[in-house]
Amino acid sequence: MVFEKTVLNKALASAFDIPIEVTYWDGKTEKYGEGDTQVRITFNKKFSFSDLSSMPTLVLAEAYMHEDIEIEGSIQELVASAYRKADSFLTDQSGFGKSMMKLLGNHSQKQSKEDIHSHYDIGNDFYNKWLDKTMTYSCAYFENDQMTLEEAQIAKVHHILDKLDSKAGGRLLDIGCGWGTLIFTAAQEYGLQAVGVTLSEEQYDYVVNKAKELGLEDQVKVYLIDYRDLKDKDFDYVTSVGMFEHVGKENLEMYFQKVYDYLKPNGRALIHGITGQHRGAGVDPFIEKYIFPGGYIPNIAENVEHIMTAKLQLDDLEPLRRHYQKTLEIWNENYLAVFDEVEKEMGRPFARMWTLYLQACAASFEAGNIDVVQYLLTKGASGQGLPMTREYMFKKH
Ligand SMILES: C[S@@+](CC[C@H](N)C(=O)[O-])C[C@H]1O[C@@H](n2cnc3c(N)ncnc32)[C@H](O)[C@@H]1O
Repeated sequence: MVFEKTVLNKALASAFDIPIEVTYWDGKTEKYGEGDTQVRITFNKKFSFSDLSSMPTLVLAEAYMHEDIEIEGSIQELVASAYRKADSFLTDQSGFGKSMMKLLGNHSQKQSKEDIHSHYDIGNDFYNKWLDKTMTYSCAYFENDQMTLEEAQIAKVHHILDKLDSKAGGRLLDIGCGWGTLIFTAAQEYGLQAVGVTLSEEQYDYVVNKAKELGLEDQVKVYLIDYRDLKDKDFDYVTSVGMFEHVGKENLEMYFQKVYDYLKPNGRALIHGITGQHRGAGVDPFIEKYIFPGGYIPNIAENVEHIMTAKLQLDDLEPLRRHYQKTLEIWNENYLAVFDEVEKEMGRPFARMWTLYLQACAASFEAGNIDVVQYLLTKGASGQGLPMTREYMFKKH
């Protein structure tokens, strides 16, 4: 059934809390909301009602990728505006519920490897174009407004390692080490023996080469394995940054159990990742299909439940929502500066998809329906061996 213009017209009138203008496929333009138009949307074709109402973000994202929709103005502002409206039809993903069910049971080692390969092995060159020099692919930590992204990524790594109150000579495991900045910093500046695991071949090769280049082969080891298969244990410290989003709902309990198992008694962990707000959890269908297959965003309560089941003690919890919004805004700016290059190499739909992803995520943090949280955990009595107050976490570097 064709989505009648009048129905769409009515739905769009209440979908956003900013003034927008929409040009329909018949060439007619409507204005919604009072004041100066902030965003202009052009529909180049008609949409089926059933598609749009069951998975609006997926249908609209695909339409954007293939230029069936054009957006003039900030996509981030448009999406954040829809997220702020509780009754917007654009944020009703209830039709996705059924298809979610089939996703939940599939995080075997083999499937995880394929999922990670599809995202991270797009190529180091691609990420190198728009990440900062440290190739860190997680939320940065902006201690002040003047910090560059690179400085804020390094500040984040320091913040994590400082929170652990690590002592030189200790052993650290980084689960999901990415391109290795945390393990290199742990070795160089904190005197730790650092082990990283990643499922991405591109990241693994990069870390091996960089360890050689930096003369850190004795202090830094990296394994190309699933974190569940690591044989080494008795670590003083475990870190894991931007990783639990990949493990899947059914494996979250095991993930925190593994953190416990890899630690020595009285060892500490710092786990950093994205959480859903208002008990929301899950994954957006567009993100699931095109960006992070197999991804699942738990809410804070779910994580804390698993932390308790694993008998880890929660020492500290810090939400960093605004920091991730800012990180994503800078990534998108960097990305737009190389858009033409990406388009040439990967094609126009891919190039458009990636800016849509970065802006939609920034919007989601902006509107507060997702957050990013650091959990400081101890395998033993809470606070064991830590200073009595939080002041120690804020060192000057
Ligand atoms: C978002 S990236 C974060 C990388 C890095 N921690 C950072 O902050 O830049 C997620 C990382 O988790 C790794 N990963 C995901 N699932 C994994 C698994 N099952 N076993 C090992 N590593 C995994 C990926 O290979 C990638 O290195």
